[in-house]
Amino acid sequence: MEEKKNMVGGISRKSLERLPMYHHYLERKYREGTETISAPAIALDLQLNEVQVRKDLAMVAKTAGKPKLGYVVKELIRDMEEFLGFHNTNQAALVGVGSLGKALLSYKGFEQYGVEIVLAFDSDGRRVNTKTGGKPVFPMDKLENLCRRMNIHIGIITVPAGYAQEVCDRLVSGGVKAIWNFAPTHLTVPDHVLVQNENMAVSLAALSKYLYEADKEGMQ
Ligand SMILES: NC(=O)c1ccc[n+]([C@@H]2O[C@H](COP(=O)([O-])OP(=O)(O)OC[C@H]3O[C@@H](n4cnc5c(N)ncnc54)[C@H](O)[C@@H]3O)[C@@H](O)[C@H]2O)c1
Repeated sequence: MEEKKNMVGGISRKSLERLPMYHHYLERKYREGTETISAPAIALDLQLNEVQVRKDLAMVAKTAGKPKLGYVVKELIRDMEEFLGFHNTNQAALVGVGSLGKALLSYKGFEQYGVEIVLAFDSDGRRVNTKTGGKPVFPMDKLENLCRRMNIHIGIITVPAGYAQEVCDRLVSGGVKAIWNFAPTHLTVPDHVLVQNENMAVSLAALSKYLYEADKEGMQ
């Protein structure tokens, strides 16, 4: 179980989480006219460990980097997109069309990462049968049926924490295989389902701690 939590598709979550960062960086370098790039240069720019960067890139790249020159940036971007499945668009359903849900539905940038939110659900009658970000919002009694019929593989949970598990169970019944959970609560799922938690409180705690320590140092 612990292993499942730390591994995704055979690679560690930590490595996987670094890949979109490399991708973003490489795209910028390519736009700036960089044609080849070495692992040490990437490590230096992104303030990462060079050995780690080499390992990450070796896992993704189809051709090894050349001595001194490194990788061809365009090829590395392509290999990374293929590895991450950015070209196989997965359709997603979002549940909970409140402040956060509306923002996610209106955001146009997920498609470049292979995720397209195509519909949403909410238990509030005032929100259903409307559109947000051009996506239709359906009542909850349609969830399992519509998710199955539309072959939805990703469920996005943006309901209050107290309702997240029941929503999760219904998404799983509807055939969803991956859950992107924004509710600050632990979700229990069957082994074949992956949960990715987006806990903003954790990120904010890190910022607060950093500022607190910086303040203390400033006072010394
Ligand atoms: N707003 C943020 O910036 C933010 C940030 C981080 C995490 N979150 C988390 O995301 C979740 C949503 O936050 P929010 O601020 O958008 O809340 P919100 O109250 O604005 O929206 C929640 C939505 O969920 C719907 N809902 C409630 N129970 C439901 C159920 N059982 N089935 C279907 N729909 C249901 C409500 O009708 C509402 O539209 C919360 O768990 C919150 O902790 C929010």
